[in-house]
Amino acid sequence: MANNSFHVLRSRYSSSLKEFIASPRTFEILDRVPADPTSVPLSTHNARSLFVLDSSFNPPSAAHLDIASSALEESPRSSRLLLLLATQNADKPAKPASFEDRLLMMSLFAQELRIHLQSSLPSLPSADIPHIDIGVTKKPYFVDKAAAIELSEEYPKGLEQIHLTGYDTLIRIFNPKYYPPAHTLQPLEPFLSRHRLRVTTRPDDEWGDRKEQEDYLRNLAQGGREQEGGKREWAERIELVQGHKVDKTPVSSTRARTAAQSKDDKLLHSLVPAAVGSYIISQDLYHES
Ligand SMILES: Nc1ncnc2c1ncn2[C@@H]1O[C@H](COP(=O)(O)OP(=O)(O)OP(=O)(O)O)[C@@H](O)[C@H]1O
Ligand SMILES: NC(=O)c1ccc[n+]([C@@H]2O[C@H](COP(=O)(O)O)[C@@H](O)[C@H]2O)c1
Repeated sequence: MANNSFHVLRSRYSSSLKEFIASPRTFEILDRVPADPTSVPLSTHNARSLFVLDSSFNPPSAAHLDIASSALEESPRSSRLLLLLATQNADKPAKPASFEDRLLMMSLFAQELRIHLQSSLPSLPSADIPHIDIGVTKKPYFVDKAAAIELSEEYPKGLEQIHLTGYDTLIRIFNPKYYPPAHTLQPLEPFLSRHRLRVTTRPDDEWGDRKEQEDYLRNLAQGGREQEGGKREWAERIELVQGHKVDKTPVSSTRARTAAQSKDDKLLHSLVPAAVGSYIISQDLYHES
């Protein structure tokens, strides 16, 4: 995409973002990839599930691509993907890049993900490559994100959402500190009775080894969280899948920002999809992160 097209898209995202932020809406779809208005809407599509990848996309990383592609590859004909930019984080203050740049990188990410799916699923006709929606939410917690998506009526009523998260996020979803005033896990009930989590293990020393991550889920299944209001049957709605490392080092948006800041283009390109890397370099993002 040329600089001029970036400029046009950025301005479009900027005005729709402003409108969203000023509105009482808590979820909105700002773009679709492909953006073909004649393409089949989901209500007439045979999608059985909506994968949701919620992130700060700061920037979208190779891990995000891995998480999304591995999910879509399992049932490409019956799923759709929503890339959801969280404008408010449960813990972190907003950092560079701007939300407009992040939306632009999400759109590049979506295009690259579709190209990736075309080559990983060569027998899939191009018309069946999953469509990708680019949305925004003001809600920091998963229970509220899922409810906002349902309430928006953008998708058929009752469509099951499968939220794609990393293991570190699973731990935080199950931390009662986020659920005042009672500080129990009970608020998770509407979310986990209707929707699912597909959790990618983080092959990172910080999060323990694979066994430790599996034990966490086993503990929930065996009733280890009942005293806090955590139901054992929720474990059946959580799938753990294994994540990858790049050159034996963990992938994160933080590492990508640091690589961009230190102008280590080779490292940056190993941590983010190619089009995202080129955008970061061409726009000189993360200089001050
Ligand atoms: N390498 C990874 N392995 C597994 N899950 C990941 C990985 N990177 C990100 N995720 C998951 O993707 C989701 C969105 O990621 P997020 O935007 O927090 O990325 P991040 O790399 O952790 O960001 P940052 O480094 O800025 O904190 C989260 O649920 C997170 O757990
Ligand atoms: N209890 C929860 O639902 C909960 C807890 C922590 C983070 N989150 C969200 O998870 C997403 C990823 O968070 P980080 O970017 O901090 O890794 C963000 O949207 C954040 O707001 C949700």
